[in-house]
Order: sequence, then structure tokens, then C-alpha cells
Amino acid sequence: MSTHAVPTRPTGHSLLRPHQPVADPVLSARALSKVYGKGSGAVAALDRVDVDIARARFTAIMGPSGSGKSTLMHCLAGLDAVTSGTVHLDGDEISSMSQRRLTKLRRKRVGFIFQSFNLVPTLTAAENITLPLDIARTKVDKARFEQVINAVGLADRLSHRPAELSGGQVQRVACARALVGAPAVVFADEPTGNLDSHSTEQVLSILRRSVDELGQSVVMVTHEPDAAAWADTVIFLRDGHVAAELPAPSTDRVLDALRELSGESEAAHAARSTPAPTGAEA
Ligand SMILES: Nc1ncnc2c1ncn2[C@@H]1O[C@H](COP(=O)(O)OP(=O)(O)OP(=O)(O)O)[C@@H](O)[C@H]1O
Repeated sequence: MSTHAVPTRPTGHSLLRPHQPVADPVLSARALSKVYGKGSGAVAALDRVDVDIARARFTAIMGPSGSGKSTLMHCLAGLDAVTSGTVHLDGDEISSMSQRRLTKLRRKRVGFIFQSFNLVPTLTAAENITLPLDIARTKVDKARFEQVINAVGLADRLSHRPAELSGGQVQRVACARALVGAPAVVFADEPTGNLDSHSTEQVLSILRRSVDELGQSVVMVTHEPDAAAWADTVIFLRDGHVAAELPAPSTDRVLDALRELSGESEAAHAARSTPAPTGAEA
């Protein structure tokens, strides 16, 4: 669990607050829009989103299915082109970069952990971990490698191939691979989706410690309140907008926040679908 103190909630007060800009964000998006498709089939997945992600902090992104979480993550990571608006990653505007520069940036300054592990089956754990650095022709920093291997608890599994590892161990290899190059940001998309509760806890603890002990910035998309509770802040999306944020989450606080947000959207839906009085009854 996150180590910060959880403030007690005054009865009747919202836990949520409007998303707030942060000083020196590692990621910053302004008026970010992403539209898929054209004409009548166009879908606005993100609609003029302003969002800041704090440096050396663990940020979770939550929201209903289709609210734009993956799209936001892909735009922030330079995996997907934006339709309009800007994205700055560690001070550089990536929203206007060429594909060539983006490929370089993704190799050197961004780490990824996906739900499906994406390890190369023919390579050992050690080779999988250093693969992004090898592709980028970057020398492996031995001290960092040791530090990361110890943090993920894989020292005795380095010569194993993925098929010889458990699901949890494979995901810990994926964590090590994302962390070894000391990227500006690690993006984790449902990183514990396929794991049992013990392995889930191990992976979340690795992410938490990478923030606390290595100063890593981590952004994680999740549907799980238990997983979001490991973060420093939860940002909630709804219909392609940032709806609110929750500082110092715990499982209960996230559940309360989700209830509050779904109550708000039900109320808004009811207001939209209630016919306006015609005056006939008056
Ligand atoms: N490649 C695409 N082409 C067309 N529409 C897309 C594409 N990718 C996403 N969308 C649409 O954009 C909206 C946001 O999708 P996105 O995957 O970002 O949501 P999400 O919050 O990550 O959902 P989930 O929790 O189900 O993964 C949805 O309406 C989705 O159908």
C-alpha cells in the first residue's frame, strides 16, 4: 500500500477535487483531443484534456470502459498521434515530433508494462530485460541493472526463458525491462490484469518502490480500486474528459469516489433525459 497518511474524511464532504496542475510535471497535456475516424463515424476519445502528471510520483488513471484511458496513455507516451493540442514529456513537446524521433524517444525515455507480457520467448530473462537498451544501442548500466534485479527479486532467474517462469515472474521481468533504462516515465496498462493476488501485490509493490526508492515516475491505467490504492493520486476520466482527481487513495476512498462519480453521471443523464416542462400542465 502507499505509505502516505490517509486523511480522515469529514462527513458529507467530497473526497474528489478538480484535477490540479503540478509544478514541474514529467508529463503535461494541454487541450489534448483525439478523434478516431471521420465524418459521421468519428469518435472523440479525448476532448480538450488538460492534464499534468507529477514527477517521481505514482499516478493511477481510472474511468469507465470507453472513457479514454488507453487513448490518453498512448498519446502521453507518443504511441498515438494527437488530433490537436500539445503533449510535453520531460520538457520536450512530443505531439509535433516526427515518427523517427518518437521511436527514439520511446526506446530511450519511456518504459512500458502491458497486461500481456510481450517478452521474447527465445531470450532469457536477462536478455529480455536489456532488449530495449540493446535495440537502442545503449550501454547497460551495471549498477542500475543490479539495483533493478534486486528490486524485482529475480537474481536467481536470469538465465530462465519465459516459458520456464511463472506468470508473476514473467511480469516482474517486464517491470525490470521497463525500469532498467531509467526512463523519464514508466507506463503500465492494467499491469496486474492476468495475475493472482500474490503476484499482483508483488508487481504493485515493485512499482511503488521504484517511485519511493528510485524516484521513478509511474503512470498506471487500472480498473481495480485495490491497485489504484498503491498510487499517490488517482485521475478519473469520463467521456473523454478529466472528471476529477483523488489524492492519497485507499481502496475505500477509491470505491467512494467511483460511487460519487457514477452518481453524478447518473444525475446528469437523468437531467438530460427528463423532458423539459412544456408549460401545458401549468
Ligand atoms: N482505434 C480506434 N478506432 C476507433 N475508435 C477507437 C479506437 N480506439 C479507441 N476508440 C474509441 O475511443 C473511445 C475511448 O477508447 P479507450 O480505449 O481509450 O477507452 P478506455 O477507457 O481505455 O476503455 P477500456 O477500459 O474499455 O479499455 C472509445 O469510444 C473507443 O471505442
